[in-house]
Amino acid sequence: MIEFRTVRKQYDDGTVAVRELSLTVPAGTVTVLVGPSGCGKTTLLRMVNRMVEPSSGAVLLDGREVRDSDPAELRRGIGYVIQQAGLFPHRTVRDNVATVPLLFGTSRRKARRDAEELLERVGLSRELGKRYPGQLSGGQQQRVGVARALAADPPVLLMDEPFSAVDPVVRAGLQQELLRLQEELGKTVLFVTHDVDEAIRLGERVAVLRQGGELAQYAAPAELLARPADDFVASFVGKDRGYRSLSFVDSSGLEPGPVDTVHIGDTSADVPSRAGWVLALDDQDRPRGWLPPESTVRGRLTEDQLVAGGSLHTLGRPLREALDAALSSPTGRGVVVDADGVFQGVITTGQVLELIENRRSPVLTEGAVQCSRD
Ligand SMILES: Nc1ncnc2c1ncn2[C@@H]1O[C@H](COP(=O)(O)OP(=O)(O)OP(=O)(O)O)[C@@H](O)[C@H]1O
Repeated sequence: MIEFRTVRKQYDDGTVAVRELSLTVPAGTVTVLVGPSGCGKTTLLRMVNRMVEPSSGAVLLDGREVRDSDPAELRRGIGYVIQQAGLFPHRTVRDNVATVPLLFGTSRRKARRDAEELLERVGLSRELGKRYPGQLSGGQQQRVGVARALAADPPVLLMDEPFSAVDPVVRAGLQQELLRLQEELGKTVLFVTHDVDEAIRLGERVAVLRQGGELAQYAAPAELLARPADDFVASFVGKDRGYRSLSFVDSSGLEPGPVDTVHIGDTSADVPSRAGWVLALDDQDRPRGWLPPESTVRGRLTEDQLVAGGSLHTLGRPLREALDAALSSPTGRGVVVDADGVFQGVITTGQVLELIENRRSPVLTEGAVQCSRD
């Protein structure tokens, strides 16, 4: 557990970066610090590993004041990941990952072997270990940065805008990877971002900071969306928070209905005679696309005769995904699959909206009220 007790940081030039701020970061969770540029996020984060000393107040790690620890010793238990990974350009990827273990006397052989295992853990192949950082993509470098921070198996991980230098698609992959890793490792993660979507996606709890280093609100993401503490938080979390709050409500109760289907490889004789959209499945009943109304199959049905489908909704996943599946489908009907990707049925936007109405979850209700006021 990390505790900030009325910490303040005033830099030598008089800038107050953090103002009497108290916050408790529970052990084994991902906690996110979010806020506009210059609101003191990095300053706060660096107080944990003593890269910044508070002007007053105290920072405690597992009940012990960090100022009583030797900085080098303290940092052995704290992984640190920064934007653009901060890798050593003239060391191989494998040696970058092995930096800290080597520093603390692990044999070269073991450190390299462990490094290769870690590379796999963060979704990279062992082979990449022989390259230099400049020979990797931005997203791969970020993964190496995470692997390096994990190399000493620290219980605490500080991450400062680690994914902000990569494009949105790579970024989403890295976020997903972090959540998967965290499920496996259960570290205490303190994560800094200025992107509220990232904060909401990753944080079990989110601390919103405002200019001048004040804590505006500290809450679980769903709570933040439903009950922003004030106008600053409301505008910072965004106008579409009612819609975003659908990310926190699962789709149980949504009953997929039937639709006509064909299989790849079928002939026109197999296509249902009614004129309408027909869903094409592969030999394992996984959706491949839609056959438009009144189209005739040329020879055997192949994928190039299909219209691409929208996003898929996996049973039990959030309502936001269900709504997106319905909205993005060329047929107006969202395709529902099970965890193995096997087709279960289709849903309409109307069905999803009806479920939202019926649920009347406090999050959704308040989110909706707030949105209409906006
Ligand atoms: N070494 C320093 N000396 C003086 N002022 C500093 C120093 N480091 C940071 N600051 C100032 O402290 C304030 C908070 O900076 P900090 O980097 O903690 O903010 P941040 O929220 O992480 O910003 P960003 O999102 O832009 O990285 C800013 O006004 C910044 O200019």
